[in-house]
Amino acid sequence: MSLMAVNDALHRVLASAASEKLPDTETLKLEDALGRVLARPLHSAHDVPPWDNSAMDGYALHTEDLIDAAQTGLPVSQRITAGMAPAPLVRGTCARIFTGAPIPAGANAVEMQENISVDDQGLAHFANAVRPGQNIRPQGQDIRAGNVLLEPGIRLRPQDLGLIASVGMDAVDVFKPLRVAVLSTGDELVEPGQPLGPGQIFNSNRYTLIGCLQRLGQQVVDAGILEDDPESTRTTLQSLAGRADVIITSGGVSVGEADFLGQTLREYGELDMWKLAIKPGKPFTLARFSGTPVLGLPGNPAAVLVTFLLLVRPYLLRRLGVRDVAALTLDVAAGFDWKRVGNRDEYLRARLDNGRVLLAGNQSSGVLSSASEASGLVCIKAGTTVNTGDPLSFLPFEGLFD
Ligand SMILES: Nc1nc2c(c(=O)[nH]1)N[C@H]1C(S)=C(S)[C@@H](COP(=O)(O)OP(=O)(O)OC[C@H]3O[C@@H](n4cnc5c(N)ncnc54)[C@H](O)[C@@H]3O)O[C@H]1N2
Ligand code: MOO
Repeated sequence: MSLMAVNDALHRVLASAASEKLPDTETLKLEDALGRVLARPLHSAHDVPPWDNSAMDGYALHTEDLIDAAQTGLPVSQRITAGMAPAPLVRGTCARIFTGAPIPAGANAVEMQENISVDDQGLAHFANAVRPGQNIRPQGQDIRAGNVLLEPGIRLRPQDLGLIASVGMDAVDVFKPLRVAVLSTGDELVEPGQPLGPGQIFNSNRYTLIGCLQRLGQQVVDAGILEDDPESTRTTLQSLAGRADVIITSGGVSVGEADFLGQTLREYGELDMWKLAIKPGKPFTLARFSGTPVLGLPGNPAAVLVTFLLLVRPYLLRRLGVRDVAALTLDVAAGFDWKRVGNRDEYLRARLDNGRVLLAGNQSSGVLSSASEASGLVCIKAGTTVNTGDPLSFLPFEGLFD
């Protein structure tokens, strides 16, 4: 069986996600909406700023009045602070004004106070010529009433919340998080904190996966450990299918006799794809059980991390209607040689060092310490080798976890 290229797999995963119904929406107060996906377009009911205002602490004037008063100075007729409603400017005078305060009717410029001296008679002398419009932030400079403020399908960042608040809205409609079941398979697994018996290992994948899901703001349905047994595999998947929007499993998707997860999906579910040209992560499986999508990740801890970040993350984001699901990729120069030609795209745990990418420790798919040492992944394409200085794509973890 030939292996599916990673890019083709990603397209398939995204198409599968897009074919699902979007989650229900909920209305959240702005302070609770960080990271959530906007469900509807937002329009502004107001101009921002709502009126012309001063960009500087200084003096508001009509520039024509300065032509005559260049030598004599202008009397200061009022003082306008932010939050006030000013009187119209008396022509032939200027107004003391502060940053953010409304420009009085009749004024057409503000000069900053550093360029002005006020004499004993209270007359303001302007050191420089002032041009019309100077230091005025016009009404609607930021946002025009009626315009689209934000499109749906974006994840709200702090500056987006600020933007929404700036037009006076205190709540937004967002999609509810997905209920994501996390199931670890394998008779050898024991939860941390328990004693380790012969042949047993601690369940680390559960924590990697729950952490990834928490970073994405999804609701975890923790399904614990599933024993290597075909009957339990069927009944567990059946029960999870009824209470999760998607099931993520680790282990049991390779070709071994005890790999019951994959066997069950192939026999009793609908298999969409299996076996990719990716290392680690080859037996990644996309299927459906009792109508619920299942993303079956290979059990090796590094394969879990890599396939989650490259395939599950975009899948979940697309299920939530996020339009831009691509991870941040940096073009960097290799700080290492790689002579082994592989038949799968290899995602190595790596870190940046002075603008070059270096490999982080042991790259076996069973090794997690190198993932902790790493700050991202670097891709070596199937069929290629790398010499120091060659251009490579580096994917920082920060871009992959969010
Ligand atoms: N004959 C073949 N054998 C294997 C192939 C193959 O093509 N032919 N592929 C290998 C590749 S590549 C991978 S990746 C693994 C994936 O196998 P499974 O998905 O079936 O995973 P398991 O066998 O259940 O576990 C693999 C490995 O990971 C450990 N593991 C499992 N779950 C956890 C967990 N929750 N926490 C920590 N560690 C876990 C498990 O003990 C195994 O060591 O198959 C290769 N074999
Ligand atoms: O590719 Mo497996 O994915 O060697 O760990």
